[in-house]
Amino acid sequence: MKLLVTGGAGYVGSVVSAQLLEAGHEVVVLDDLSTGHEDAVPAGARLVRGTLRDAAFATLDGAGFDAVLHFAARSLVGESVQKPGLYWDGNLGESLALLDAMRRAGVGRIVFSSTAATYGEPESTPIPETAPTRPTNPYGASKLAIDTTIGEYARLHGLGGVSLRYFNVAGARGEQGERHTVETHLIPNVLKVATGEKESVNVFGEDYPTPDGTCLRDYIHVVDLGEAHLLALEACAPGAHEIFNLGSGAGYSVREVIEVCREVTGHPVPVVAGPRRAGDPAVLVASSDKIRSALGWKPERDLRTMVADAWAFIQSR
Ligand SMILES: NC(=O)c1ccc[n+]([C@@H]2O[C@H](COP(=O)([O-])OP(=O)(O)OC[C@H]3O[C@@H](n4cnc5c(N)ncnc54)[C@H](O)[C@@H]3O)[C@@H](O)[C@H]2O)c1
Ligand SMILES: O=c1ccn([C@@H]2O[C@H](COP(=O)(O)OP(=O)(O)O[C@H]3O[C@H](CO)[C@H](O)[C@H](O)[C@H]3O)[C@@H](O)[C@H]2O)c(=O)[nH]1
Repeated sequence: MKLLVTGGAGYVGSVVSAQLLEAGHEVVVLDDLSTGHEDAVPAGARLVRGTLRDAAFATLDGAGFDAVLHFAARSLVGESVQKPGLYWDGNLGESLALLDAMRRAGVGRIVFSSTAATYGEPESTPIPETAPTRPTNPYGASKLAIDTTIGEYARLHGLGGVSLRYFNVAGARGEQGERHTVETHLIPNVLKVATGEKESVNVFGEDYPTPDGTCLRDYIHVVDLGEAHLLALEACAPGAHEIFNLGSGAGYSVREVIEVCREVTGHPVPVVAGPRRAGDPAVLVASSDKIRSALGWKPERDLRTMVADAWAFIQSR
């Protein structure tokens, strides 16, 4: 297929672009490089530099694209609380421009990067796709609004859409990995301690109702995530919008993650216990039963592999 990958210069988008190329697809990346890196775009993919609003229609129109994989977004939860307009405009507004460009250019399939943040504080875990969606921040709310819009384009305009709700993505694929200028995610921050870039890692809250008092999260390897995108692409059916959670179904505490990082790196990783981070639910664990039974997807790579691959990536740079 000829594919447009928005956000293909970012962490997840660059890994999935490489997997798509390897599977024999043609890949054009559309990215404004606001948080991505030009050299992350894999060899073999063409980069169009621009925003969705400015460049999506011009790129898609008359160019014979079969589908879009839509990763481009702003995704800092804290920033979204401080600057909600930036997230409504940058996520929902930019995505509306993309969907309209697709409709006008006659491109009928989209795979969208949604998030566990659409659920907010869960009533129970593991979280199925049927759980209530009550996002606790503008990031999650803007992503939920995009899911809703894709559903409407499917019903009214015949689009075939799949929203993949990622839980906590981690790991790397060889030379492609996570290098955000503003890094909020746990594993890369712990690994920065192991490289000596940081002295210690903050643990945000040790008084949660969990076995060791720290939050539990469901980590998924970026390569497993990419494989779900390949399956989702084939599964896009005209007029239908499907939502799938992507996680492993297992929860690891912040303390457990730090311990795995210590074992993999051989570094002691000093910890500083701090207050809770606003808006963090105690437990976020996915039920991925729906995608397992509908598309036959299952994650193959465990937490240790995620940390080891992220560590190898950091050391290779
Ligand atoms: N990393 C995670 O743990 C995680 C979890 C849940 C969901 N997600 C979602 O997955 C997607 C990818 O996340 P990531 O960690 O790779 O982020 P990232 O910041 O590394 O990548 C996003 C890319 O999109 C580009 N971009 C942003 N806005 C744009 C715009 N308007 N026009 C063109 N390009 C634009 C950026 O330059 C960047 O290259 C995002 O949609 C994010 O919300 C990520
Ligand atoms: O330096 C740190 C960083 C994180 N944490 C803790 O580690 C856990 C994981 O935090 P991350 O920031 O790595 O991930 P989140 O669970 O906050 O975020 C993930 O889920 C969100 C939805 O809730 C978004 O989708 C986001 O993109 C995705 O990475 C949380 O309990 C957090 O409080 C720390 O203790 N110290």
